[in-house]
This record gives sequence, structure tokens and C-alpha cells, in this order.
Amino acid sequence: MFLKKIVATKQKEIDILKQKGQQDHVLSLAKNTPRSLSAALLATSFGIIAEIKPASPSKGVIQAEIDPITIATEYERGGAIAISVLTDRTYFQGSAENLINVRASVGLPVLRKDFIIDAIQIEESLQMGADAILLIVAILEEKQLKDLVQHAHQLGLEVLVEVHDEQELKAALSCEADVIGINNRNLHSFETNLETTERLLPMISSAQPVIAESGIHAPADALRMKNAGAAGILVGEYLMRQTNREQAIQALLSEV
Ligand SMILES: O=C(O)c1ccccc1NCC(=O)[C@H](O)[C@H](O)COP(=O)(O)O
Repeated sequence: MFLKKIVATKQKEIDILKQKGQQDHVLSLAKNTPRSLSAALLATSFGIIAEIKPASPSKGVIQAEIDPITIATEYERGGAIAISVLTDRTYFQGSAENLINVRASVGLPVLRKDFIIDAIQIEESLQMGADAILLIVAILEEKQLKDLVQHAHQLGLEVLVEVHDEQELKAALSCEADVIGINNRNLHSFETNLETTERLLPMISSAQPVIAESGIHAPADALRMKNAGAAGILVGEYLMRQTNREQAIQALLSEV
């Protein structure tokens, strides 16, 4: 239900983007030198993608009045291999400005975390300076997923394809995902369960790195995801709530 509401909001945002005719000038934009999320994951035994997530539908406000540059710098110093930035304003209190500022302040790959259902949002991601985008299988048709992955690749962006069950995993494995993300959160009920990663990961034998997303709240959870075979984890709320984020990342890494 909530997911449908988010998608309806995105459709309105897309209509506005299309009215502005953004596509016309995207090709003339100078692109950042890309930073590869998949290569960063493959280069380490276990990587943390640290998320800038001011609020969420399930938890409400997590951190009001954030300074995204300070947070991203703390994440980088702690040893994160990439930064995920929520750009949705309505439900997560994120923004495109957060991503632009973070990308300019750290040397890590930056993932745009939003609800992408149209090619114009991928062009918008490129304009923001993102290195990678998220595609959520739950809100896409199979053909749409493949087309969006292809479009992202044509623009030099990597794609994290997110799944929550066996059916979605099948779709993810049939597109050219750069990274597969198993979301432990059910996006309909908001319930998180780390068993989701433990159940789905053994079904993946492809070469892409697989990460576990959501519901990681302690070093023991990070270890559990590593033991399940994950190449890394994506952590939002837990890190956002820490007073010392640098140490919190080091603590998560110290257990794996
Ligand atoms: O976080 C939510 O409440 C949410 C609700 C509806 C759709 C997506 C949602 N979150 C996106 C994510 O999956 C997380 O931001 C990400 O995986 C980090 O999760 P966490 O570490 O549990 O904050």
C-alpha cells in the first residue's frame, strides 16, 4: 500500500521532470569520473555501504537537521567502501543537494537511493553525480527492469538491483545487475528479518557481488550477513543514530 503511494509520488515527480525537458540537455553534461561500486565491493573481503537516511516511512525522523558532508566524511574515515544517499524528499527527507554535496566531499562511489521507474530519473541521477543507482524489482516489470539497467549502463552508471523474495531474485538474475541487493525489509509490511538474506543468498551463483540490506543494528548482525555469504552490507538507521559514526563502522568491520 505504502509502496504504491511512493510510486504515485514518483510518477508526479517524473511528469514535472518531463515538462522541464531534462532529457534534451543531459547528453551535453560533463560526467564525473566514475567510481565503481561493484569494484569497491570486489576489492574487499566485506564492504559497508553507509547510508545517509534522515527519515523513513517505518521509523519517522531518524536524524533531523543533518549535515550530509560531515556524516559522509565520518563514514569514509570509518572505512565504508561507498555511500548511499536517499534523495527522496517526501518520505525520507533526503535531497538531490545531499547527493551532490556528498559526491564532491568524499572519494567513494555514491549510490543514489530512490524509487526509480523511468529513464528520466536515471538521467537526473547522472546530473546529480551519482556513480550507481538503485532499482527495486518490487516496483518494476521485468522488461522495464532490463531497459532501465541498459539505460543506466549506456550513461556509465552502475546498478544495484534489489530483491526481497525468490520471484524477484529470478528477475534480478536475468538482467545485467552490477550488484544484487537482498533487502531484509519487506517493503509492504516494513518488517525486517535477516533470515531473508540467509534464505536467498545460497540461490545465487552468479559473479556479481551480493549485499545484504536493512535491519543491521550490531556487529553480530554484520558477522551473520558475512557468514551467509554477503560481500557486504548496506546500513542506514543504525549508523545515522550513532554519536560516533566512524567508530561504529570500525566496530561493524571488526567482527567480520
Ligand atoms: O526504511 C524504510 O522504512 C523503507 C520503507 C519503504 C521503502 C523503503 C524503505 N527503506 C529503504 C531501505 O531499504 C533502507 O534505507 C536501507 O536498506 C537501509 O536500511 P536500514 O539499515 O534498516 O535503515
